[in-house]
Amino acid sequence: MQMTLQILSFIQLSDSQKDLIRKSGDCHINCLRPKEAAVHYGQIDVLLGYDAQMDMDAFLPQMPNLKWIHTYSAGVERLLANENFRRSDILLTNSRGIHGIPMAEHILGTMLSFSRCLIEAWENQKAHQWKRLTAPDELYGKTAAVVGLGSIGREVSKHLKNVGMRVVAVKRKKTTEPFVDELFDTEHLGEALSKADYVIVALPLTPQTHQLFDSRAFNMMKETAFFINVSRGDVVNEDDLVDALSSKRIRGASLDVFAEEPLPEDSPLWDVENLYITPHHSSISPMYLDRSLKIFRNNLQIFPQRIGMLNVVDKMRGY
Ligand SMILES: NC(=O)C1=CN([C@@H]2O[C@H](COP(=O)(O)OP(=O)(O)OC[C@H]3O[C@@H](n4cnc5c(N)ncnc54)[C@H](O)[C@@H]3O)[C@@H](O)[C@H]2O)C=CC1
Ligand SMILES: O=C(O)C(=O)[C@H](O)COP(=O)(O)O
Repeated sequence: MQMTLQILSFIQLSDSQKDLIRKSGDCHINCLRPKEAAVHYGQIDVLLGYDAQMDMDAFLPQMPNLKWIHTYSAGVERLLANENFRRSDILLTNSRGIHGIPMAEHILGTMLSFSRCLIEAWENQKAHQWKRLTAPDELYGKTAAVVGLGSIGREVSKHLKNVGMRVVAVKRKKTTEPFVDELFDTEHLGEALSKADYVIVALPLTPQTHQLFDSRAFNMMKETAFFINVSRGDVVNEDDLVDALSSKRIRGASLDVFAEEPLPEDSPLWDVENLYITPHHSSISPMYLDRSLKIFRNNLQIFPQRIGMLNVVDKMRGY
């Protein structure tokens, strides 16, 4: 006999969101913060979202019935850093696939602000200065290298093709990609970087991608290149990036993610010339939660059979 699944969400869901979930499977949903939820841990079958501050070694033994975690994020490296969780048979699904639209718009907006000198113009406005800049340029005809061609990388490529850019991409396996002009495997990352006016990183953080962007990578880029990281801070060696910008080895960079978040008030990154910072906001959108819950609801319908579920993370591979 099938049992009613006990679902715990660490964030508040609206009544209509809860109703939709209940229509997708026989379940009971509790929305509680970790502290208030502790008394229920023993009964929980499914965790919807998780708290990055949670000590998994202390938490897992309190949830002996836990069978499935669905994360609202795509990046799951913090969960997978816990060896006991990685080796457990708890199913992990993520929200890969929901971030493409806001993040492609964020990246395109960043590139246009830089290329069209909008940042400088708005700084001049604050000083009531009417300066007609001569530097505004076009993205049209320029080359972008997209490193990591998953759901974000593909949507970014589509947006960049739409403004007339040439797109080269770095990917582990060769596939046919409608919005990519030239595909490089990871062995040829340097070749792709050397062609690019804009480098966009959309990789998961894994042992293979940890600090992939170091001085060696920055040295392969054009002196006029602009570097954008929206993936995870640890994909970049931040000291090497500061050196590359300070020595004018590359022209500019934009970071949405950092090795330490929130970025400490005294971090030297705040003041680096030509470095543009956003506080991990590239994926924020009013559509975020509903898009993630749609994946969850789809999976809840088929969870009893566990066949064909979307976004199942390969816990050993890391994404
Ligand atoms: N700034 C933000 O708010 C957000 C950041 N992210 C980050 O972006 C990452 C990517 O997200 P999605 O595109 O949704 O994930 P995804 O899983 O759809 O795409 C990741 C792609 O990277 C490829 N990949 C993995 N290792 C690689 C390597 N060594 N070399 C080249 N390609 C490699 C995979 O094959 C896959 O195609 C997430 O893992 C997360 O860390 C995701 C969403 C929001
Ligand atoms: O999906 C991800 O990966 C992200 O980085 C999110 O957009 C933000 O997720 P949290 O890091 O706030 O869980």
